[in-house]
Formats: sequence, structure tokens, C-alpha cells
Amino acid sequence: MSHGAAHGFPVHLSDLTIEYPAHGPSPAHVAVHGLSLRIEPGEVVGLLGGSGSGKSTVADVISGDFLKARAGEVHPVITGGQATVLGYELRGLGRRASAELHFDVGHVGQDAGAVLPADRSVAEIVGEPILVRDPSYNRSALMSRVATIIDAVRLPLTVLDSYPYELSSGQRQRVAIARALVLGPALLVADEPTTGIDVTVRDSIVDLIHELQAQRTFSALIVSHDLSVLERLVDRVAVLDRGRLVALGTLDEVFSDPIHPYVVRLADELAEAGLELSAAE
Ligand SMILES: Nc1ncnc2c1ncn2[C@@H]1O[C@H](COP(=O)(O)OP(=O)(O)OP(=O)(O)O)[C@@H](O)[C@H]1O
Repeated sequence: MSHGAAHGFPVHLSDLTIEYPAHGPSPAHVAVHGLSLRIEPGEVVGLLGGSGSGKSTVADVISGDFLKARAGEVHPVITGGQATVLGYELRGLGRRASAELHFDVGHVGQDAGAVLPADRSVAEIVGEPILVRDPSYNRSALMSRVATIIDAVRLPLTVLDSYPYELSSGQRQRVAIARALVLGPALLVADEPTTGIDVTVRDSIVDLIHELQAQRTFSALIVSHDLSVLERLVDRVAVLDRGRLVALGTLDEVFSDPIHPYVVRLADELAEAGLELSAAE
């Protein structure tokens, strides 16, 4: 309805409340309380918070993934405030608009590399979003587009005919990133994109996202506690504690003089892991 980027922010959350409805013996649970956050065009925001603080819920909502119907799964529901992504108002978004939104958002979900479909080749997995958008897409144009993105994520073209089980976990993660980027999204939402990946591969994945982001100038929300991700990729960080936003700003602004007790703890953990904010000046 409001599609058309009237406000100019790729992501604009205003006093957003997100709830998991009651199901079976579980009562309804409010996972995010009154979150306001804007992501500017071309900006990368890092999302931090403890386990259960609501990070994946926010990533699911912003990516539009929560709108996809999946049997037997409980979806979060927006029960207060507003979420506008790429000009689409997510609350009450219709089926057609939600399909359009999916074409413009690249989503690398939690453990994306580990959950690639086992019975499809890399070429099929990466090419699928193109065919979902346009089932009659020319096959040779499809293959060349898939090969280009596979090359961009620095995988050899020989992986195109491979199946996920034949790849290393770092390679699988790159395949998931390639799939998320193949349609040239305006927004990338990545949930812990480097978790469980070997340090050397991790750095190359960070470099890769950095390079692609610089070239394509998409905006991004990246859930991560990984220092190399935060230091090298994000412009600002947002910190959630039990579903509430407790800090928002550059790494330096948030961690050099923290006030909120959770942010103080996080600052200590990050300092132990080697974050030297004064060195960033
Ligand atoms: N399907 C669900 N039904 C009910 N509650 C849920 C569901 N999924 C998540 N929650 C609850 O919502 C809150 C936020 O969960 P979420 O997965 O967003 O946190 P997170 O910050 O991503 O945690 P982690 O770092 O452990 O992945 C938690 O309290 C969680 O128990």
C-alpha cells in the first residue's frame, strides 16, 4: 500500500512490538517491545544481544520471512507499532506484496549453510530465486548469472554441479550468501553469517560481504557478536536486552562509555575478545 520508499529509509521500525501467539501449552510471548530503528540507504547495522533477546525475531520480521506460511511453525506477529521495509508496510502485508518484498531482500538465516536442500545442486539452489521470480527466465542467461555470483563469492565454478554435502561448511555458507544476493537485493539480512566457521574462512566471508556491500550499496542488518564482523562491516550497532533496545550508535559510542548493565557486560566481553575502541580513533 505504502510501497514507494516514501520516507527514504530502507528499514523504518517505529515502536514495534512482536509477539509469538499462544500455541499448545505455551502462552503468548512478547519477544520485542517497542523497538524503533532506522537503517539508512547503504548503511550496515549490527544487531547484538544475549540469547533469547529477540535478534532472530527482528531478523525474521525485517526480512519478511515471518510472512511465509510454513506448516507446523509458529510465526511471530506484529502486535504494535509499524515496520516499513523498502517501502512496504509489513503489518497486514498481502500475499502478492510480500512475494515482491522477498525478491528485494536477501536473507541469510541462522545456519543457512547447514540447511541448504540436500537433493539439489549448487546451481539449482542459487538459481532458484531467479526462477521463482520468473519461471520462463532464459536458461543460458540463468546459468551465466548463477556463475557470476558464484565467482563473486569466490567459489570455483566446479561447485555448480556439486551437492551441499560435497562442500565444506565455509563453502556452503558462501553458497547461502550467493543465493541471498543473486537477485541483487536492496537489503541484506544476515543472522550470524560467520557462526561455526573456521577463523580463516570467516575473515574471507567478512571481506566478501564488505566488498559486495561496497560495490552494490545495499543496506544490511547483520546479527553478530563476531568482532571482525562488527569492526569491519557495521556502521552502527543496536543492542537488544530481553526484547528492548538498550543502546544504538557506532561501536565507539555504544561501548566506550556504556551505562546500561547489559551493555557494560557486553563491553567487557568484547574488550576481552580484543576490541580496542580507542584504537579506532
Ligand atoms: N516459535 C516461538 N514460539 C514462542 N516463543 C518463541 C519462538 N521463537 C522464539 N521465541 C522466544 O522469543 C524470544 C526471542 O527469541 P529469538 O530467537 O529472537 O532470540 P535471539 O536473540 O535470536 O536468541 P539466540 O541468540 O539464542 O538465537 C525468546 O524468549 C524465545 O524463547
